[in-house]
Amino acid sequence: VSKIFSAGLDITEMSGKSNEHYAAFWRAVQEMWLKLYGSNMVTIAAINGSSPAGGCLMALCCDYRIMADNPKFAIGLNETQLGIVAPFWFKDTMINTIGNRATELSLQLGQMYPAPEALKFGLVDKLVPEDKVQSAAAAAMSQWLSVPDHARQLTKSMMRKPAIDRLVKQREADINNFVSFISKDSIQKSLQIYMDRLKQKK
Ligand SMILES: CCCCC/C=C\CCCC/C=C/C(=O)SCCNC(=O)CCNC(=O)[C@H](O)C(C)(C)COP(=O)(O)OP(=O)(O)OC[C@H]1O[C@@H](n2cnc3c(N)ncnc32)[C@H](O)[C@@H]1OP(=O)(O)O
Repeated sequence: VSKIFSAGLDITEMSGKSNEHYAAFWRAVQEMWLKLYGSNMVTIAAINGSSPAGGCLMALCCDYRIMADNPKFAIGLNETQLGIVAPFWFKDTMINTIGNRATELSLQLGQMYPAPEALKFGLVDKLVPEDKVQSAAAAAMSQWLSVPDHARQLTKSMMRKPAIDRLVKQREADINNFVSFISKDSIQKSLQIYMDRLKQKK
């Protein structure tokens, strides 16, 4: 979709559903992260628009991020703005990209960074004009693919394995945490208010 890289997780999947539904949904989200963050392939994010929360997470899972140079497009883990909390593995992915202090600021404030600020923060690696995002991503891909694969893969795994192992070990507990958190009346109310606000802004 033009102007949106990803709107993040589908909020309708996290509201007004059964606990079984929430558990299956969260397992699928975990699976997406484990596959993408743990992939031994080269992954380049061509960020052609806004990228809140789960959308930012997907971009952060990639090896390199190229974003359209338009201050109207913003990226960040904005969960607190919805009244929800970025899980520890979202937090770990961000720390591994921009460091501890910048992550703490970002997460507590639920900050969305317009493209130029995202570059300053190290949340993205490069800005290019909107119509050059795909070609810049293809050029970056060629550069990354020119590195001997086994050496690049082992290096990637060395950097990411501790975060991945942490989720793998705590997977069921993380699902239980998510279900008990998201099914709380107060959290459901926050999500409803956020969705109503999204619709009103039209
Ligand atoms: C301590 C223990 C912790 C345990 C864990 C607990 C909690 C788990 C945390 C879960 C992590 C969550 C991650 C997420 O990704 S949450 C989703 C975050 N996403 C957003 O905040 C995006 C909100 N949307 C926007 O900002 C904008 O819609 C936009 C993506 C920038 C696009 O803007 P625009 O082009 O102006 O379109 P509209 O705003 O008009 O939206 C079009 C319709 O799409 C609906 N919409 C938008 N985003 C979502 C979404 N994420 N999910 C579901 N639906 C969405 C929007 O309401 C409009 O619908 P309508 O046409 O029916 O009115």
